[in-house]
Order: sequence, then C-alpha cells, then structure tokens
Amino acid sequence: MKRLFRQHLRFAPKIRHECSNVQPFFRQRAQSNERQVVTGIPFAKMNGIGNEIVVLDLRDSDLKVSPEAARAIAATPGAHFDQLMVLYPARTPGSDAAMTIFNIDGSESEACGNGTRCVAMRLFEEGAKDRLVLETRAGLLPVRKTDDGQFTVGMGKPKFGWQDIPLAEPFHDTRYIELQIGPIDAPILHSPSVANIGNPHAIFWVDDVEAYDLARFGPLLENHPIFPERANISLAQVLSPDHIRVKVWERGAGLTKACGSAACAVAVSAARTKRTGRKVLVSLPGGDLFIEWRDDDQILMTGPAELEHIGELPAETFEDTAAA
Ligand SMILES: N[C@H](CCC[C@H](N)C(=O)O)C(=O)O
Repeated sequence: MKRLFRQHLRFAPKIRHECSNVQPFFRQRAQSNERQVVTGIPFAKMNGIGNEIVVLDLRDSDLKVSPEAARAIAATPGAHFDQLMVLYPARTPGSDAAMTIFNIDGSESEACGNGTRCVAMRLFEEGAKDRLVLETRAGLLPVRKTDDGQFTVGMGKPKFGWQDIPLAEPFHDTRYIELQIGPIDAPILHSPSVANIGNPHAIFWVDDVEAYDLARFGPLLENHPIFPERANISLAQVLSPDHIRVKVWERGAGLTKACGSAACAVAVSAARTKRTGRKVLVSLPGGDLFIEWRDDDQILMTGPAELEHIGELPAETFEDTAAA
C-alpha cells in the first residue's frame, strides 16, 4: 500500500498537466490549495479510425500491466478498449518509448497500427519533435506527423514465410494457402493469403465484404489449427487498383471498426497477388488508411488519431502487479 501511495504522488504532476484543458474534475482538484493525494492512474481513451485504444503511460512508474490487469482495465467505465497500449521507458538508444500491446482478452500483440498512431499523438503533444521512434516486440517503428495532422508509421517489412506467419505446416507459396470454411447455408471462404506484420494475418479475397457473416466465421478462423498463434482475419474486396475495402475480425478482440496492421497485411498481399499497385487506400468500417509498400520493402501506414477523454484507473487495478 505504501508503495502504491508513493506512485500516486509521482503521477500527480501529469494529471494536473492533462486536466488543464480536459476534465473539470481534475481541474477543480488541481486548483485547490489543499494537499491532495491522487488516487488513480491516468489513462487516455483514444481511437484510430474507430479502433478503440487506451494509452497508459507508465514511463515514470514502477507499475507493470499483467494480462489480468489489462482485462480489469477494459472493464473500467470509460476505459473500454480493443487494444491497450502501455508505455514503458525506452530500452533501445534512439527510441522514445517502449510499448506493450494488449488485446481486450488479455493476450499480447506484437503490433498495433492504429494504437501506434494514438501513442504518437500523445508523445508529439509533449514536445516540439516532428519524429519519434517507438519500440515494440516487432521492432522499432518510426513515426512522423503529416502536414494535415495525421501520422505516418513505418510498420516494418512484411514476412511471408510459413514459419514466420506462423503456420502449423509448410506452405511454399503463402500468396494462397489451402483453407476453406463455410457451412452449406452461407458462401464459402477459401484460399486466403497470409502475411506477418509483426503479428499474424490471413486475408480472404471476396467480391463483397458484406456478403459474409464475419462474426460467425471469425472465431473459427482466428482459432483454426493452421494458425498456432491464432490470426487476425480480414475480408478484402478490391474496388480498384488503388482502393480496397476491408472488414476485420481481430485476434483477441473480435470485430473492430479498423485494424492498421490488417490494412498493411491486405495491402502487401494485394500487391503480391497482382490485384493492386503498391500504394492503396484501405477503407475500413471506421475510416480510411493510406498504405504504401515501398520498394525497399518497408510499409508506411498513414491515418489519423483522436483523443476522446482522459480518465483515471483505480489503484486496485494494479495492486497485484506493482513491481517488487
Ligand atoms: N488493431 C490493431 C491490431 C491489433 C492486433 C491484434 N488483434 C493481434 O495481433 O492480436 C491495429 O491497428 O493494427
């Protein structure tokens, strides 16, 4: 308890900084002359084209987030998320922060494109920098702000080897793998392309993304034995050589309004199967992302981020997870 108390005090200046223009509750407290004990840990509820993101900045803290704590945070009013982005101090020279990414089911992901733009938005607000480098389990991701207030993330190089996806058995050509699913009363999904953008993705090419009940097929495909680490499942409809419509069932999160890494996986797979060029607009239910697969193999993802509100998490959320 003593330790938690100390940590709360260390969070106080940040809360005061944030409350100046966001939450009346915090503002009132900051203006008071009484000695205050801050009882919660601040978080930012954000979204990247509708993909629900919570950013939790633990760079000045000894706290760690466990899978149980991540699930508890998701159940906290105002803190619901598809992905939780936890910031820790940078470990690699030249990087600005390290990120751990949780899905709502408490599982960890190696990559989250929409969440990375949200984190970047928060960090750009701290200083005059126009470039950042964020550390993830999938490597270092450079981010820059665009002239129109969006964010471009270098999502790294895609991997296509069957062991890299990973798949449970060898496939030499991962542009299409043998997989078919669909009961007799619904159209069949088959022959997905697969790609790894730090995290595993399967893409089913369809004529109309609305013709399939992804909520019904998603869980079966996500957990199919061919994907030993499960997979994010996309339906992709090519509208033109530079425009693709996509719906996503996310590993560990289910149907979401958007998934940045899925947009990247779809874009590189579309170019790889000669459906499109290497620069495409990907339209998801929550909005659009622009994806460029450069000749040097790097994927660039550009899109917006939005702050919804600042809140605070009860200290008990972390009680079992404070670093010893
Ligand atoms: N929504 C995220 C991806 C989360 C991926 C996660 N569902 C997993 O790989 O387990 C995005 O914008 O890239």
